[in-house]
Amino acid sequence: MGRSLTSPPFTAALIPAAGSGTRLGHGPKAYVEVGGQSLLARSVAALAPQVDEVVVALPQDAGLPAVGFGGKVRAVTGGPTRQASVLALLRACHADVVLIHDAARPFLPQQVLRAVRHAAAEQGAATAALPVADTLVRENAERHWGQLTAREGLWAVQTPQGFRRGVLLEAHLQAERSGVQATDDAGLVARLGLPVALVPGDARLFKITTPGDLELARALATVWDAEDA
Ligand SMILES: Nc1ccn([C@@H]2O[C@H](COP(=O)(O)OP(=O)(O)OP(=O)(O)O)[C@@H](O)[C@H]2O)c(=O)n1
Ligand SMILES: C[C@](O)(CO)[C@H](O)COP(=O)(O)O
Repeated sequence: MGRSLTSPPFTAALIPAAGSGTRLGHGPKAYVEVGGQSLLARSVAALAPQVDEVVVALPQDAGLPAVGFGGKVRAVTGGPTRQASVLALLRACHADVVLIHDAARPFLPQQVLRAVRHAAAEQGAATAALPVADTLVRENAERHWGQLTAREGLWAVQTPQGFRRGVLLEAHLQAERSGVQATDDAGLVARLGLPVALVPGDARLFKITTPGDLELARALATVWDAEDA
């Protein structure tokens, strides 16, 4: 049976997990374990119950590790950049709404996920983000203090990011045609002149990038898993 006009939009979670984890130095990050579970398994566990399907972009020749959720989760091969991996994911799915979430952000609070999903379905594009709390300065040629940057109105962008699939695919295809590389998907959509809603994220949604982040994640996992239980 097809979906009726009143059915909720078919929603897919797309997880770019094809990075090599160079800055962390433990091999592909998605497979690194925190509190006995891989980063990928934690992201899948947060997303899978809330969506119709989960598609994961993995490094070439890599197998999908045990992440649970049976036939709801499938894998595609990612590309040489995060942007290429997300485009591969978009081409492999036909959902109405897509939620893009980095495997490298394993602690995803459910209320952030719900808020991004809602804003994306209503407004076409939305991202989790946190207002910047630190003083910001641009370095000078000697990598010393250069120019102070006002932090008012600045947000640090996180994932999940939610979009109508057609909007995000168009943004990626235009970027590909123009040779544009962006650090995230919301930036590509904003480049088309479309509005992107900023949804309050969460400090626990930090991206595991460096060995220090991994240490923090291992400490947080104990508290997170106890609350989840
Ligand atoms: N070619 C790539 C590069 C990155 N990613 C994914 O994009 C997310 C954010 O990327 P990042 O934290 O930079 O991961 P890595 O590219 O693995 O890290 P590094 O730059 O240190 O190698 C991660 O979930 C990563 O797996 C991806 O799917 N494909
Ligand atoms: C998508 C992202 O996580 C939003 O902050 C970020 O831009 C990814 O950057 P990376 O250099 O690929 O880790």
